[in-house]
Amino acid sequence: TQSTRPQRLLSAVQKNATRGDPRSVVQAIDQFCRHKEWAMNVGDEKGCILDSVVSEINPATVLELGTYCGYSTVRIASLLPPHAKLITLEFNPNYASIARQVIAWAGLEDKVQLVEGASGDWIPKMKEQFGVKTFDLVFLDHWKDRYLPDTKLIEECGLLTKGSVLLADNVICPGTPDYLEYIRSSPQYESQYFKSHLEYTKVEDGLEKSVFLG
Ligand SMILES: CCNc1ncnc2c1ncn2[C@@H]1O[C@H](/C=C/CNC(=O)c2cc(-c3ccc(F)cc3)cc(O)c2O)[C@@H](O)[C@H]1O
Ligand SMILES: [Mg+2]
Repeated sequence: TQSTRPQRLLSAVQKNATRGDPRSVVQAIDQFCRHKEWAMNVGDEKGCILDSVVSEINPATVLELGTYCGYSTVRIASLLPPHAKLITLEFNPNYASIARQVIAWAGLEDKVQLVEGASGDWIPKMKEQFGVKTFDLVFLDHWKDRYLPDTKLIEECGLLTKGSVLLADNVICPGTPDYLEYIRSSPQYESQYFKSHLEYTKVEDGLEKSVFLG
């Protein structure tokens, strides 16, 4: 049977990256996506912005919405302090399976909890199921029309505290107009746009960083 693109991406990691070396996993995926087959990872250019935001926050708890193949999961988890936890939600079982293997190849299983399921179902269960009080960082990279409803759900579930950061991918391309309008006009957030490019292309895209003011 024909392999899928995520399966070919995983094969590229297993072929070209060193087990236990997250940077080599990130590099193998970027090489594959730049020279073989494009895939919707946050990529190397926006990935550097992601890295700088993570390093600045030094988060103890991170929520990622939309694991896909685990590229940004590996980038974030590789920068976390000991005992920090990253919970990543992925509702496509095929993508979840690939992501688990990518995360394992990077040797980051201990820092990552991949939860197979929909954000709308799992966000309300974060406290009871995972003992999470609040998230220091939320990385939004799932369906673009779900950024706003899920942000409101995260607020309603009391999962943000003063200083919590929302970092959203693709606010220009494909675009998340309702989310941008809401977050930039809300007095509860201080937002900043990091201009960049759509992964592996020259098309404009960027990340929106929003600090919850409590
Ligand atoms: C139902 C909402 N809840 C969800 N809960 C858990 N996982 C979810 C959810 N939604 C989607 N997912 C998963 O997140 C991933 C979806 C990501 C959607 N991303 C994009 O569409 C995207 C698309 C592009 C893009 C840009 C330009 C193009 F020409 C073509 C594509 C670039 C990106 O960086 C993107 O992130 C998948 O793995 C999907 O199974
Ligand atoms: Mg994206």
